[in-house]
Amino acid sequence: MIEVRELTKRYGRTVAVDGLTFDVRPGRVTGFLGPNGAGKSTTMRVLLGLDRPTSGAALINGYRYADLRRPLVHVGALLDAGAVDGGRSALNHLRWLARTNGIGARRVASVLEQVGLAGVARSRVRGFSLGMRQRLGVAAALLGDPAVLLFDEPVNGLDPDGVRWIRELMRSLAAEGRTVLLSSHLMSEMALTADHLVIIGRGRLIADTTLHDLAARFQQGVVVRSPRSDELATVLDAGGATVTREADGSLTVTGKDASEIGDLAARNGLPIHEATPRGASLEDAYMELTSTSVDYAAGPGAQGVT
Ligand SMILES: Nc1ncnc2c1ncn2[C@@H]1O[C@H](COP(=O)(O)OP(=O)(O)OP(=O)(O)O)[C@@H](O)[C@H]1O
Repeated sequence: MIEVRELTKRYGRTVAVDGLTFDVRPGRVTGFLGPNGAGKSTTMRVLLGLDRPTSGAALINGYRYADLRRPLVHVGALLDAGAVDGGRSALNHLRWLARTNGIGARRVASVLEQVGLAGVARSRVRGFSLGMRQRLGVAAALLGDPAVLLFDEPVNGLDPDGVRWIRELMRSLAAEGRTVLLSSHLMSEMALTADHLVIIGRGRLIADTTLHDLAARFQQGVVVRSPRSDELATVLDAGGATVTREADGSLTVTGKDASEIGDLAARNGLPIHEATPRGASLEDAYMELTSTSVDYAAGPGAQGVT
């Protein structure tokens, strides 16, 4: 469990995090989403004791990081995969981490196996690809078998295999009942991995929601087709939905979702040939929510800006 309470972090005159409050619960992947500069990394750094809050608190299992006696046993993190001393082997790096956290050597072999680096354990990290470094970072995060895991933009720069591996790993860690916080500035990434979203902009909370509720909030009706659309419209209307008849014979229905429409139709013996929720994509929803929080919006001619 992660608790962020009224957290504020200032760097001189820059307010990186501004009165932020949210919880991250176990058993699901929580996406931590926001435009560049929103304050995600700062929040994670405070959670990990790498930065001190100006005010407020960021707690892991009820404790500030600095008060955890063997931190790796409580929380694992992947922040910057490049931060390992390149002259060391993967094995030595993990052994050193284990020793300083009171973790047995057997666990080192087990995490190397888990991340697929057992075969290169004795090679120097200097020669590792970005993907291998990410795997080593994940191994370090998993070393203490912690209940809480933080991943800051873990798929950046990975090839498709690596991306899929990270996604599946995060989902399986959550399925084991762990608390998993994953930061990204890409909604497309979250849509594939997260169950719950904490969205921030300019250091403030914008939304704390399930992916499902966010999609529902931006839904713009259900397109329904039936060979008996007039009767269906009457039934839906009587059931409290708002029905618009379209020129192509379809109905646009708001106020009921696709399954409620299907149930109502079935109860009245009316066939349905199509019921398609029509909504803004999650990406559109995210853009709309954060539109006032983006520091440098891409102009019409800008390309490749994320
Ligand atoms: N050490 C620092 N000194 C000064 N300003 C900082 C420092 N760290 C972060 N900031 C500023 O705080 C704000 C939040 O930055 P942060 O890196 O937390 O955002 P982010 O959401 O992680 O963005 P990104 O996706 O770009 O990493 C930015 O304006 C950034 O320039």
